[in-house]
Amino acid sequence: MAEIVQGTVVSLIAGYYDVQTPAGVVRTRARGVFRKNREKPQVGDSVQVKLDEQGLAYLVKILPRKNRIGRPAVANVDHVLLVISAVEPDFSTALLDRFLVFFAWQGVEVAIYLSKSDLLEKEKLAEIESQLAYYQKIGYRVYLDRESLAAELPKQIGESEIWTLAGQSGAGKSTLLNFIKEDAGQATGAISTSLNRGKHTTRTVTLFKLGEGFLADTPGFSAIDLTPIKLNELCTYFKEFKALSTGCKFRGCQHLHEPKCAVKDQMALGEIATFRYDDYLAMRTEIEEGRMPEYLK
Ligand SMILES: Nc1nc2c(ncn2[C@@H]2O[C@H](COP(=O)(O)OP(=O)(O)OP(=O)(O)O)[C@@H](O)[C@H]2O)c(=O)[nH]1
Ligand SMILES: [Zn+2]
Repeated sequence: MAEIVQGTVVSLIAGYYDVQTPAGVVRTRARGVFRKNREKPQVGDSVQVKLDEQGLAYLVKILPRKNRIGRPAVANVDHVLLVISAVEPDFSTALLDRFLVFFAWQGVEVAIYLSKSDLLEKEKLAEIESQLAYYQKIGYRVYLDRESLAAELPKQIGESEIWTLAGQSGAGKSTLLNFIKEDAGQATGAISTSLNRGKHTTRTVTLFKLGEGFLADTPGFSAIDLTPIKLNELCTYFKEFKALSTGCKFRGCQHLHEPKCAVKDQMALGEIATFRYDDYLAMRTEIEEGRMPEYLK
């Protein structure tokens, strides 16, 4: 009797798809039907696997995808662990806000990790930490050191959830991944250690088990483009603006020059950070002009 089980594609190896099922990882072949439909299973896909009498396993169905992000792409990403560095490259809320808006637009939750805090003197670090406290206040989980992150992360990754890293080039994504993997008692696989770090080489991606779900073992992506975002929806991707917008006089208030705007009122009272509002205006300009700022290219 053939049996059908459901699972998550955790890696692609030379035409085989490794699928994590409740009974363990099963190495499968994709059915020819995918080639015909030009469908290609991807890491992160939720799939059905058929096990036949000979013990052979076939990937027979891809369930609908929630999203597809990163390079190489991971499907069905639930959560991004955003690595933002204190220095090299310098911390900036403008940069942080770009990532937060981009992922909010993609419908993906974000947790923030501050890297390279060891390279900064106390006063400067305190300034960054006070800015990050604001992000914590508006609802983001923030980690200031990798030890607490490594201890907490497995508890945060829910049943079958897929997490991936993101952050600017050089922010410390690979360094963090290696630390987490060691901490989780997982050997760094041959694929990861032999990675060619050249800029335009394709990297493979594997999901490894962490907590109740998975973490992608490849540093996600660094460059983001906000220009496809609809201008009048931009403000809904700023968590605290969105929460306040029901208090604005006008529905669809863009929090610019409209009268009785709750966002501007709260900013005047110091409840909304002016740097967030400035970043919002800068992103509006970027979207209106349809191009990324020069310094980010
Ligand atoms: N002192 C210190 N150095 C760090 C830390 N995290 C990363 N680095 C260093 O920063 C440099 C860049 O780190 P990577 O982990 O390669 O950065 P990445 O985000 O993976 O970069 P890309 O692969 O270009 O996207 C390396 O030289 C690391 O050793 C940290 O927390 N403290
Ligand atoms: Zn408003």
